[in-house]
Amino acid sequence: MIDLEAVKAAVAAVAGKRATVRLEGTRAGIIIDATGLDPQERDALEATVRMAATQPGVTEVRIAVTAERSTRRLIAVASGKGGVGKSTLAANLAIAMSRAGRRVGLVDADIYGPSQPRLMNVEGTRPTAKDKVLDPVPTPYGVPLLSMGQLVEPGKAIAWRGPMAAGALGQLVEADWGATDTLVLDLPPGTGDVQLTMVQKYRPAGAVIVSTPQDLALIDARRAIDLFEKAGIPIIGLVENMAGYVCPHCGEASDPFGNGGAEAAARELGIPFLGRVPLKIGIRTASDAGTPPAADPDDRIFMPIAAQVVAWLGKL
Ligand SMILES: Nc1ncnc2c1ncn2[C@@H]1O[C@H](COP(=O)(O)OP(=O)(O)OP(=O)(O)O)[C@@H](O)[C@H]1O
Repeated sequence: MIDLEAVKAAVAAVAGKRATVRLEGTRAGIIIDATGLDPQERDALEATVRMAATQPGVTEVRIAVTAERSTRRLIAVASGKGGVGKSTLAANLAIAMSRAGRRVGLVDADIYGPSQPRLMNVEGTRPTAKDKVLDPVPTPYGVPLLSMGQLVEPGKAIAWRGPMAAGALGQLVEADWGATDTLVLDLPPGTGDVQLTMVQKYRPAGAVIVSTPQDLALIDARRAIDLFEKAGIPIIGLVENMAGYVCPHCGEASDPFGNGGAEAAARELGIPFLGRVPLKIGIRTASDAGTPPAADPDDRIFMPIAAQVVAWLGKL
């Protein structure tokens, strides 16, 4: 008598959710999803699955390997100016989308101040490369990362011009992302040539624009929207960051920069409003400590925003 559960457990231990197991008499039939694996990885996985499935009583192991065509989507996170929380949103959006079931990677293309290694708690790490193809760095949050900051000497300023920056970004985007189906791209702030080149060259599926409630930032957000529209990239929606201040002592929310400006602006511009992220000291301290709030199972701020982006992707 073959113990189907034992066969399933042994296969799951080496292949995770990539393999499904059926028994036909004493034969084990296994389907492996090899999406995103290169040929060597696929062969290695097939061999280990075959060994794992060879349990007492199993007379034959039949393996079928399938792979979806890779349709990796790039989501650009952009802002018209610096300091509005674009990197914070990109990190948390990536984590929240991963928690919502996408296989997400994070590309930090912010040449002026790459901050993702710190936010994702992998500061000081450098990616390895195989045949000049970079291997993304794993992070504690299940979202592998590649950052412009990992390509230069620590502490050195990056003074790249457009073509160089776009070339370096190519290395990050065209890295060995394996089974990753979604790449969140943290773009440099602003709407200059560097951004336009990046957008035109790597054609994100859509863009999320981050803005603060101040009028000035919204003017900048309009410029960012314009950049994507010029390049024919759809806008997924606008996120308002630092919206309302939550007092760390009494928990009371107030609106030092006014209320509802971003939502009204989104309506006026005919783009979806994805939600607001409050100005909260806890968000800054968590970011500085490399523990993004979206990784907290109780997160109610970033998950609803991520759910809308995941739903948007699902319709493509
Ligand atoms: N909602 C928030 N509440 C509190 N602090 C925040 C919030 N959003 C961002 N911050 C803090 O504001 C600072 C700037 O945020 P962040 O680096 O994400 O902005 P950015 O737009 O990516 O800036 P840059 O132009 O430097 O790339 C960081 O210290 C961050 O922790």
